[in-house]
Amino acid sequence: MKLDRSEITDQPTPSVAPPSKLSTVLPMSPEGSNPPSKRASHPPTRFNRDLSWQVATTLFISFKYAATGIRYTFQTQRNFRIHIVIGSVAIALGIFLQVGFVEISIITLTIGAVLTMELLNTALESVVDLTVQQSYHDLAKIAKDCAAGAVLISAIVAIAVAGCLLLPPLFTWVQSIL
Ligand SMILES: Nc1ncnc2c1ncn2[C@@H]1O[C@H](COP(=O)(O)OP(=O)(O)OP(=O)(O)O)[C@@H](O)[C@H]1O
Repeated sequence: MKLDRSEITDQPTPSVAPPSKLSTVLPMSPEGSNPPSKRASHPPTRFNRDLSWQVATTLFISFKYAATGIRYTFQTQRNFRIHIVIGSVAIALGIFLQVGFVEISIITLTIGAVLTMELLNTALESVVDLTVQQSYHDLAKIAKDCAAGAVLISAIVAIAVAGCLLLPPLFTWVQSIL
């Protein structure tokens, strides 16, 4: 399920950056917003933020936008919620089994990597959809498939690491209560 952007933020849905802003960075063709040449040189780095519709002015506002992105991913991505549940269970199991701080840290790192990949996957999906909308494109497929593959690999690694660190003490504990 995809949420409309206006449902998760109090900001109005932006349309496009004002032409005057874009024109300071990209050379415009007289007819519209397309650069006159595909080989137009890239804008100087110091102008790059001018392309943004809005820039966070304070650290607190940056955190607020980051939280909005995490909330959006949580609300729209079932896999993200599954990863959080499984990750929480793994950390709780590690604490219960008293596997040690290093082991808990490693498990937490791998779970963090999976959640980070899921956030990046969601960001990339949004950019692809923004670019090609509902039309098919081979490059859109490659981008989405590769991002999904990155999530899958990180999840497999996290499961393998958690298995290596948690299963031996879990077997020991089960044997101790039998
Ligand atoms: N515009 C497109 N052009 C070509 N293929 C697309 C396009 N949009 C989606 N696809 C294909 O459909 C698949 C599913 O697309 P979707 O946007 O649901 O990504 P997803 O990674 O499966 O999503 P989620 O992470 O929400 O499960 C993509 O992996 C890709 O192969």
